[in-house]
Amino acid sequence: MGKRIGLLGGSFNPAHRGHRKLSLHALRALGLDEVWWLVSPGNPLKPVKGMAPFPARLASARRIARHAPIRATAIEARLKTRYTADTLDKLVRLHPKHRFIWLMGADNLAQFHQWRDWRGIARQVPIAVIARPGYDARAHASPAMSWLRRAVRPAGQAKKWTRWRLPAVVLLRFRPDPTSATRIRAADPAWHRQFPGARAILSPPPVPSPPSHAQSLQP
Ligand SMILES: Nc1ncnc2c1ncn2[C@@H]1O[C@H](COP(=O)(O)OP(=O)(O)OP(=O)(O)O)[C@@H](O)[C@H]1O
Ligand SMILES: O=C(O)c1ccc[n+]([C@@H]2O[C@H](COP(=O)([O-])O)[C@@H](O)[C@H]2O)c1
Repeated sequence: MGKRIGLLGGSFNPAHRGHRKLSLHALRALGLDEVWWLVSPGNPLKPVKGMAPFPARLASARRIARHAPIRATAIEARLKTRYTADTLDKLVRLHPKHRFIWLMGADNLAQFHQWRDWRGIARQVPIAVIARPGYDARAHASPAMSWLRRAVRPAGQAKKWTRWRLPAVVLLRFRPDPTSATRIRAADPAWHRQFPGARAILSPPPVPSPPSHAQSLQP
C-alpha cells in the first residue's frame, strides 16, 4: 500500500535530537506514515574534511531514530546518488505508490538555490521547511524563496500536501531546537569513535565512493 513519507536528507555528522524532534513534528503536522532519513554519502556542497565515515554517521542516525516511525537509511549509498534531484528521480520511480515530501531546516532553504536543479526538485515533490533558530530571516530572504514565495501554502492545510499542485512549500513552526551537529563536533570531535569501525576522514580519498557494505543496508 502507498504510504505518505517525509524525506530528510542530511550529513548526520552526527545525528542529534534536533533531527528527531523535527521529524516527529513533521510526522504529526503533515500526517505522515514514516520519515526516511537519507544519510548522505557526501553532501556535494560540504568538504570531505571533518566528515566522519559513512558507517558511523548511519549508526548515529539509527541510534537517534530508535522507537519512532523514522527509518535511518543508506538509500543514497545504495542508489549511488549524491544530488537530491537524482535521488528523487530514482525513489519516485522505485516506489510509485508512495507519496514523498522533502523536509529541510531553514538553513538548507537559505542555500537551496545552490543545489543542482533545485527548481526541478520543487516541481517533483512538495517541500516542508522547518524553522531553525538563527536561520529563518536568511531563509525568507533567500533567492530560492523569492522564486518559491507564490508556492507557499498555509500551515493549517499541511495535511493536504498530497493534493497540492507543484511547486508547493509549507513552513512548519514548532518549538525551535538549537541543537546542531557543528556544536556537537566542536564539543567532541571524536564522537564517531563510539561506533565500532569508525575512522575520521582527515583528507579526501582519491575516488569518493560509498562503503562496500552499503548494498546490504536497509532502506
Ligand atoms: N535543530 C534543527 N532544527 C531544524 N532543522 C534542523 C535542525 N538540525 C538539523 N536540521 C535539518 O536537518 C537536515 C540535516 O541536517 P544536518 O545533518 O546537516 O545537521 P546540522 O545540525 O545542520 O549539521 P551541521 O551543523 O554539521 O551543518 C537539514 O535539512 C537541516 O536543516
Ligand atoms: O543536490 C544538491 O545539489 C545538494 C546540495 C547540497 C545539499 N544537498 C542535500 O541536502 C541535504 C542536507 O545536507 P546537510 O549536509 O546540510 O545535512 C542532504 O540530503 C544533501 O544531499 C543536495
